[in-house]
Amino acid sequence: MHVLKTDNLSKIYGSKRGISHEALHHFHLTVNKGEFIGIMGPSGSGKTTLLNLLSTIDVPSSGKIMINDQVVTSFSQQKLAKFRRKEMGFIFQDYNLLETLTIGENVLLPLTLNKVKVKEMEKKLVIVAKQLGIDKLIHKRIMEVSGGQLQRAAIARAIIHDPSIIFADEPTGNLDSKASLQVMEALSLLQDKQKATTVMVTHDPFAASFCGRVIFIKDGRLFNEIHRGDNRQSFFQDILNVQSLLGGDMNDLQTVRF
Ligand SMILES: Nc1ncnc2c1ncn2[C@@H]1O[C@H](COP(=O)(O)OP(=O)(O)OP(=O)(O)O)[C@@H](O)[C@H]1O
Repeated sequence: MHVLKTDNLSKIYGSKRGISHEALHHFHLTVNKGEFIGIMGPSGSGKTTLLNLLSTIDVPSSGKIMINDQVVTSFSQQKLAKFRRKEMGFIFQDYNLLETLTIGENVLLPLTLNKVKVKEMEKKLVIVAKQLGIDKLIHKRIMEVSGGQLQRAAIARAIIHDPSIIFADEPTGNLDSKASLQVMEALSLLQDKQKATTVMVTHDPFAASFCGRVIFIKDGRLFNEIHRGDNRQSFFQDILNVQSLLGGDMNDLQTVRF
């Protein structure tokens, strides 16, 4: 059963000088329930554009997106805002946690916004904090904990309202290798144990090797798609192989873009 499906998705950015740029070209993607899918590709290939469209932050130039069989691309702004709050969880590179709140209050935000009863919120917080290994940190402030702990708090916030789909944008981008490992193990566990559905954009082959499937984009089109077998190490190697086929340095941000 699929959670998300796109049909002929295209995005053309206009420019001030009247030159338009097609960042995404008739893109088709289906994400099944319980899938953990990675999106990779060189800088400027259209990854962020795709993620912004799928998460309804931006609107396509043509084509449609269905989430839970609902055509979200035809929703009003108001309906979309509500849909996002209930059905989506977000994880960002820079965590996006509020400094004025404690870790626990940050994690609870989606439930606060959805007006869930206090008793129920407290119960949920205990469960997800334990699950992400941040149960000792819920009364701490943002400044008092490490990057890896902040990202695990952000994951807790992304899942506390049981969303249909989680979008992660470079979740390991600011983390050292030990913290990256913890964050990726936490995300894989969600998928294994709770059948969470996650779409993750990443430059990091190590992070991508935790996915069940990785799609590679080049110039706004699907370049390749690979599936993981039982062995994460060999999937990591497969990812590196496709990256070398793609050519150039995947992290070579400036030279590709300009
Ligand atoms: N708001 C915008 N207006 C005009 N062009 C844009 C805009 N956003 C992105 N682009 C262009 O669209 C293309 C795809 O950009 P996008 O940010 O989706 O790539 P990306 O794969 O996420 O890159 P990176 O890995 O560097 O984040 C690039 O050529 C970019 O310059």
